[in-house]
Amino acid sequence: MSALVVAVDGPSGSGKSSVSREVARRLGLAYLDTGAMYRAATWWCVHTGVPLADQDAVAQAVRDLPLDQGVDPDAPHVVVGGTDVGEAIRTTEISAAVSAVATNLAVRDELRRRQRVAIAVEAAASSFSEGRGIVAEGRDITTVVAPDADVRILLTASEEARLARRARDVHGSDDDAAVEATRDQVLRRDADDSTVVQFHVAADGVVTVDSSDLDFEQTVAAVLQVVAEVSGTRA
Ligand SMILES: Nc1ncnc2c1ncn2[C@@H]1O[C@H](COP(=O)(O)OP(=O)(O)O)[C@@H](O)[C@H]1O
Ligand SMILES: Nc1ccn([C@H]2C[C@H](O)[C@@H](COP(=O)(O)OP(=O)(O)O)O2)c(=O)n1
Repeated sequence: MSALVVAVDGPSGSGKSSVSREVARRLGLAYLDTGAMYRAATWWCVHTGVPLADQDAVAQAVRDLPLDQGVDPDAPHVVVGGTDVGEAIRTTEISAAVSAVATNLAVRDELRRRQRVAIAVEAAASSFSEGRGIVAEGRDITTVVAPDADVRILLTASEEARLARRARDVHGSDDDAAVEATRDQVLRRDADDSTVVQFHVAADGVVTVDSSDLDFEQTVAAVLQVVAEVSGTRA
């Protein structure tokens, strides 16, 4: 059987990362978190003192980014210049800054190039465990990075559900104060990111899974069902 490439896009808090990782695990596929790449690039610029407003300097720093990212869904490590940044890239500081880097078009060119390489390696069925393919998730995987993926899914959820999930993640609560404190991280960032890439509406051939009224397990099951239906019909 040839390798399977599954592309998943969606807004912040839709469940892309957690659901894609679990789907990869269950199918024995590799897992690529492209958001982690934009976060790692942002961390590197902050860490090395590159001003985020200086587009050319940021682009150059990202072209030289010494990034080592794992694709094992059980241990998806992110290492930059020898430092494990798995936790550092999830801080509020990086979440607040990442759109400035992700909206830099030269940065997108470089990271998309690296993403295509990572996907091609797995699609060639040459490396990860059983070597059967990859689930790659982000904002532009279904449309720009891997428009030819076997399965393309847009994972959505209502604003309310996304804010509550992120509030529980970051503040351990989804009361009003926690939701308010999360608003910038979710809605302002999505608005900024939407200026360079479209991830709110499914492109032609992309299947929408709305997780607003589904729990985590149900969402994983819904995505697995789409994968089975669509990949079952591929040539
Ligand atoms: N369908 C769901 N129902 C409830 N919580 C969910 C669901 N999907 C994901 N989550 C939780 O919501 C949070 C955000 O999910 P995450 O995968 O980080 O989203 P994204 O990558 O789209 O920003 C995580 O704590 C995750 O466990
Ligand atoms: N393919 C991608 C993936 C992420 N990004 C941007 C958009 C986000 O603001 C950051 C971080 O993405 P990430 O998926 O980690 O963000 P969330 O966890 O969904 O809030 O990177 C992008 O522009 N293109």
